[in-house]
Amino acid sequence: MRLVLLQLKGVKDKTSNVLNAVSKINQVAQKYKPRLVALPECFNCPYGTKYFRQYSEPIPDGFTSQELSAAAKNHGIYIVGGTIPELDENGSIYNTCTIWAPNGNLITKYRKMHLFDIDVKGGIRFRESETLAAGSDFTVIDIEGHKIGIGICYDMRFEELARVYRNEGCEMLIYPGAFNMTTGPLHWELLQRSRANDNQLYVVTISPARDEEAEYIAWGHSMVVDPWGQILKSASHGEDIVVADIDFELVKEVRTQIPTFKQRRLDMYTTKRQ
Ligand SMILES: O=C(O)CCC(=O)C(=O)O
Repeated sequence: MRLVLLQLKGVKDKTSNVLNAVSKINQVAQKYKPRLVALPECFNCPYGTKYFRQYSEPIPDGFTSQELSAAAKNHGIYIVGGTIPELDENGSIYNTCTIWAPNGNLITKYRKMHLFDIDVKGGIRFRESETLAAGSDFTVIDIEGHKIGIGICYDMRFEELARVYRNEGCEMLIYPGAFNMTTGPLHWELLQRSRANDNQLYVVTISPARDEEAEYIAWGHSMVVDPWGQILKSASHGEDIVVADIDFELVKEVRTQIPTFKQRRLDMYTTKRQ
């Protein structure tokens, strides 16, 4: 299965961001003939709590959804539509990933489950919970018999979510994500290789391109990690694309050769304090 990841640079204009994404989808769809194209976290909006409501829109009736649906249909491809601020009917806003089928239908959506609230001294303070609500549903899609679990950025830090997906039979996890200049160098690659190694599956991340002028400077380095925990492909930090051919046989290989999921001592791990 061929994937293309688009590491896009955003601006403070939703229409431009969406049209830029669609134009890049058109280019790579023709050039690389992928089965799936994936976009970054918050690709239609600057990443900042003060922007989320202004840029938010309903799914699937909003402009961004309509454009992604048309692009998926035009090229007969799956699109993992990064994330956008979703306005739901009660007025809450979620950080949401939409997933589009080759016929243009919305397969499903995933709302970020773990909100990014951190305060690293001398580094970064961010509180998504100032304006966003957290989702409470797992999202697994099936592409040609291969199950793929969806998470978003900070979700990557929670091994439990990845474990649930592995137990559901996933062979790949896709996380649109925008780490930053503090946590990117520390944890971006580490977390992906950890989740891939723990759960013996592919981990795919799609970051926005780094923009030194932005209020939130994304780390970049979108990547694909294989089930052995090795980096299969990786982007630089600027605008870039990653093209990766996925061999799902590798998942079976690793799981057979290092059968940790048959060896777990589930009888031993219960702790009194969670
Ligand atoms: O976990 C991190 O360090 C970054 C997370 C993040 O930027 C996000 O969840 O959007």
